[in-house]
Amino acid sequence: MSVTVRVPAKVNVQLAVGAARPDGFHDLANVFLAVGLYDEVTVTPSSDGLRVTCEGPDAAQVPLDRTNLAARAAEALAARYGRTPGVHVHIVKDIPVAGGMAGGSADGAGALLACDALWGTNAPRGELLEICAELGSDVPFSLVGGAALGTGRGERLTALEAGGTFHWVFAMAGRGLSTPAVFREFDRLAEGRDIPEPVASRDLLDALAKGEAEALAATVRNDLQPAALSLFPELADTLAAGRAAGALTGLVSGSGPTTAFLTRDAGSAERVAEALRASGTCRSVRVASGPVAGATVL
Ligand SMILES: C[C@](O)(CO)[C@H](O)COP(=O)(O)OP(=O)(O)OC[C@H]1O[C@@H](n2ccc(N)nc2=O)[C@H](O)[C@@H]1O
Ligand SMILES: Nc1ncnc2c1ncn2[C@@H]1O[C@H](COP(=O)(O)OP(=O)(O)OP(=O)(O)O)[C@@H](O)[C@H]1O
Repeated sequence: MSVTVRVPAKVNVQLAVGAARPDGFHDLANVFLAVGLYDEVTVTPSSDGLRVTCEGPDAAQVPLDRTNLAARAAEALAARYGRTPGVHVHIVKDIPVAGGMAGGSADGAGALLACDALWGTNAPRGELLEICAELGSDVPFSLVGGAALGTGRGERLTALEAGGTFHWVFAMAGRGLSTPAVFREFDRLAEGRDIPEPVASRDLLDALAKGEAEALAATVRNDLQPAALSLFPELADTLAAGRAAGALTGLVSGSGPTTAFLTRDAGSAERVAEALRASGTCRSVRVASGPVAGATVL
């Protein structure tokens, strides 16, 4: 017997970042949108204890030891329910690794939901969300999906209304960026400046609620973008290529280095994707739309 869970990637349509807190994290106003690029996590009972395997184009970059977020999720659920995590976790990875699209977080949320179903623990939703928040700031959103505002370090979620489907193009970069390194660069660039409290933009939330791509494009904002560009200057060429190809806007996704382009409709997304592939400014290109549902048992 085994259980498979499908989990989407995310793009941050607004990422407002406050000053560093005493615990090293940053308070955020993080407007998440789940998009249709998915990892699949399958759990099967195993007599040799906890084991992780991974397949997919980026599989070689995924750690298979206890640092894998899927392994940590299985251990965390087992610990709460006094079980041993005797499970084989297999990840079919389609979300870019270290790309700012919450791929590791998706696998953490997926493994948690899959083990909950496999073991019949039936943990209440609130408890699953608590475990997610312990695993990482983005993990709760991977569980719930859709569109949501994350506050605190991004783990406290309020569901948001999205009045339509948004069509995106994602350009994957030739190397990854480390999330802590990008936050450290944000701090370095912010030195000597007053950092305002992060707040969600009313205009952005309205555009999202109305499903209006042009209005959303006019309001998207990522405060980590200057830090990501500082560590990875070539991303400016990718952003320029996507905008020149007719995207409504382009921005760095989360801590990067994936760049995300919002387009008018599905046809426009295909044209922007083709132009980005031909531009030679990125490793690969994918089209995906959202919002989509969060972690789902198949
Ligand atoms: C950039 C985003 O992806 C936007 O959604 C998230 O804020 C990052 O979420 P994540 O990868 O789940 O991050 P975590 O695993 O919680 O934290 C990794 C590291 O990122 C930094 N970090 C993360 C979240 C946050 N609100 N402030 C931070 O400063 C910290 O250095 C932390 O040690
Ligand atoms: N299941 C996993 N899949 C991918 N990376 C993982 C996983 N578990 C742990 N990691 C580690 O986490 C690092 C970041 O990977 P991940 O793909 O989650 O980055 P990300 O998409 O930039 O994350 P975020 O958008 O949440 O900041 C990897 O370099 C890897 O060492």
